[in-house]
Amino acid sequence: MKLQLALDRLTKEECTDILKETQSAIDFIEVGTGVIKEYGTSIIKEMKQSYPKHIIVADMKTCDAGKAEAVQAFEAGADITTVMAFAHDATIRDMVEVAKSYQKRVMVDLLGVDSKERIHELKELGVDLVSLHIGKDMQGDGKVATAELFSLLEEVRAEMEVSVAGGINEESLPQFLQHSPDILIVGSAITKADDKASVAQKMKEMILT
Ligand SMILES: O=C(CO)[C@H](O)[C@H](O)COP(=O)(O)O
Repeated sequence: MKLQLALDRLTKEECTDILKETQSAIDFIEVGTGVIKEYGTSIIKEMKQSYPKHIIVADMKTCDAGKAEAVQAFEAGADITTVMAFAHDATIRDMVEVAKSYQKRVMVDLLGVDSKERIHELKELGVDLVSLHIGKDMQGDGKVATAELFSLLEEVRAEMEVSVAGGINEESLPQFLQHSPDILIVGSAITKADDKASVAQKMKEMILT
């Protein structure tokens, strides 16, 4: 299982400082949507130059113009770019094709999806990496029905890699680990912690044991 650190709602300087502290504990670096909106795709390029051995995820959250946005992300050095599951099939198909041509990957963000039918459609479009996502504005009291969340993918689990995101912290982590996701995405629990390095390290150890 891999640990992906989501860099959201942060300045470039904060991203740089946080990565210096946490880089040894994390596998994937997610350049958050807001960070890309603030600084443009040049920040993806800077992250890849600084951390060439890490997988760089550009959280583009594309919903249209898939070909152009996938090219933008991969040309900037992203290893993975994201697209929303509700995007048109053509958008997703184009992004999967572009990713293949760059030998990179597309992660489909399942925010708001509750139909297994859409999951099967994504599989037919060539999608092999999805993200179960409890949105920032949906996190409420932090209590998540993880069994219900993961059940969306029970019929395709053998064919798709699964990541999960949304308010995961040290306390709620064991609940998510029961479902053995391939990638665990953590943002604020690390980026807002006083001792970011030790929280990242602790979470890394928890997912490896
Ligand atoms: O995609 C995201 C927000 O849209 C974040 O990556 C995801 O929510 C993880 O961050 P946090 O742990 O702070 O919720």
